[in-house]
Amino acid sequence: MSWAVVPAAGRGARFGGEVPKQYLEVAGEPLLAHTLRALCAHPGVDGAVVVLAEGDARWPGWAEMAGKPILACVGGGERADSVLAGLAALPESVRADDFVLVHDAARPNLHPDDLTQLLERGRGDPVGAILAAPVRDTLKRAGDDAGIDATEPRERLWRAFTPQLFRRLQLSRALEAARDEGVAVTDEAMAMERLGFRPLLIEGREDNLKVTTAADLVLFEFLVSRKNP
Ligand SMILES: Nc1ccn([C@@H]2O[C@H](COP(=O)(O)OP(=O)(O)OP(=O)(O)O)[C@@H](O)[C@H]2O)c(=O)n1
Ligand SMILES: C[C@](O)(CO)[C@H](O)COP(=O)(O)O
Repeated sequence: MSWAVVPAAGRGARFGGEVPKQYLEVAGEPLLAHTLRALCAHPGVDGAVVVLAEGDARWPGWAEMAGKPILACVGGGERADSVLAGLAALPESVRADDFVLVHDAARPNLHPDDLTQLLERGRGDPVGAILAAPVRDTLKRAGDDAGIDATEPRERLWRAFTPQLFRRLQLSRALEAARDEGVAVTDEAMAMERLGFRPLLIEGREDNLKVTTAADLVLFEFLVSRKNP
């Protein structure tokens, strides 16, 4: 079993609007509820630490979700700062070498089969693993104008998703090293890669979307409607 750290301290600048996207409602519940339930309903998850923005007045204060304990702490200015805060807020029962999941609050459509694969195969890896999907589109590098500067080779390029699964202390140290060296990491794997580790890529479903813009929310609403016709 593993605990999860759920970074939910973002402001949703790309989405826009007053309400941070993790609190926008779909099917009568905030995105964050969908995300936490997708994690906590899985038998391989012990509970979750939700990382909130300073002064978050919208946090409903859930103490449990799907029968699993929910803790909360305050995050930081960048996603990596929030993940570090969440790792520090895990219960003392989570040992230094225990595997921990990190999963974006903004990814509400995590499928249980993907989580099963990540936990089963990731725990068998000496370093850890992430859910991801191979790039299937042609990639263009944009110039300063709207023109195309180049087509980038896409062989062996993957899009990283979350959850990402790493050992608690090793991940904390990797994130601290990146922070101390002034390197902005956009996911946990990047912090591990910087130290020479090669986390395992596990192909996950393309519908494990990150709600970043309004169009993503419409897609998630459709996906939920298909689950609950
Ligand atoms: N300082 C931050 C920034 C982001 N996140 C979380 O990290 C996840 C992925 O980040 P992103 O999709 O970029 O969310 P926002 O930062 O809110 O979006 P934006 O960049 O458009 O402001 C989200 O669940 C977000 O809440 C966080 O916990 N702490
Ligand atoms: C962690 C992540 O979801 C993996 O793709 C992504 O890096 C988050 O990026 P964001 O700009 O913080 O949403």
